[in-house]
Amino acid sequence: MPLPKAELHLHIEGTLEPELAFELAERNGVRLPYADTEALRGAYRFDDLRSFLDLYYGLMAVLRTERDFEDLANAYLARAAAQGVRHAEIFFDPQAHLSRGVALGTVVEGLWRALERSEAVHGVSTQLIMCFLRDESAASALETLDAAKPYLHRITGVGLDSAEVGHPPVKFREVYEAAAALGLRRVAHAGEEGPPEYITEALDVLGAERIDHGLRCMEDPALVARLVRERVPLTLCPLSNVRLRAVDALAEHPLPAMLDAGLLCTVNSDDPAYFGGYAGDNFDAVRTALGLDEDRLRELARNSFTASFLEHDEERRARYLAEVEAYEFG
Ligand SMILES: Nc1ncnc2[nH]cnc12
Ligand SMILES: [Zn+2]
Repeated sequence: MPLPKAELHLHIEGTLEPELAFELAERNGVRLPYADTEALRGAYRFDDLRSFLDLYYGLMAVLRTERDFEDLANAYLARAAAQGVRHAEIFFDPQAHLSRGVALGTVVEGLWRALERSEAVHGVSTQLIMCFLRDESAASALETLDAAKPYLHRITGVGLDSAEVGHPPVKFREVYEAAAALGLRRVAHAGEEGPPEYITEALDVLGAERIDHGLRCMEDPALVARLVRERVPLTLCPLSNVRLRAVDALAEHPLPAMLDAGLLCTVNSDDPAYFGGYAGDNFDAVRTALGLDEDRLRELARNSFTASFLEHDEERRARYLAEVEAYEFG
């Protein structure tokens, strides 16, 4: 039995495995510019975040109907459950679908068809976090938030993703203020490729409650001290960092130093279909490459539930935390 954990940094579109991509392409009459799944997998060699995003947005062409989004989410939830994920806070990128003529209702209701049965079918509780694409305009983000108003009962919070450098958090001040006024939780990608200042801005200007990645905080000791003091969770994605070359090799990942510094780190998969593994694979990889002991792994699992947005259900959080404490490593 794998270590119980929450997944807090997972782009549902990044769970589109080549086999499902080809199945959906066939179902929807979409022609993919790859001969087969092997050729598609062969294209998964990235120089940086931008080169990944180009492929990631391109492959979304196969996602067209509610059923496609339902199938996508079900496939993810089955894989996540098998790797010990008990709770998942799932990102989606509405603008990447709206721009292709796929309505927000199709995306949200399709995902919801899988999410509403997830506890019964997979034993995984879920939440949805709607992300704004930071390389699109602030006006587009505001329009997206407005379009989401009929679906807010399905959505826990907002996030900020896509190409980071040159798109500082401050660009989205107004939309985050509007999201907060609607009662939405707030997270933001910061310090993946962008500088430590973007992390500070995400906290101070956007009111971010968690920082997605946050890797580059380690360049600024005063920022590290603040993140420790304020217990700001960081949703790290080790295999993603290697594949997108934020770190040279897994053995050089700063996770151990971050834990030693007292940061509230969590381990997540980001875009598992592209980066070589799901949540449990990321745990296994850091255990092997970084020599994390059982106490550290248990700390990471505990942190994932501590950092989750389960305030409305503290009984559930306590139950998950008890599972972590009772877990016996094999
Ligand atoms: N790692 C990542 N960083 C920024 N935006 C993303 N969208 C999907 N994966 C992402
Ligand atoms: Zn991400």
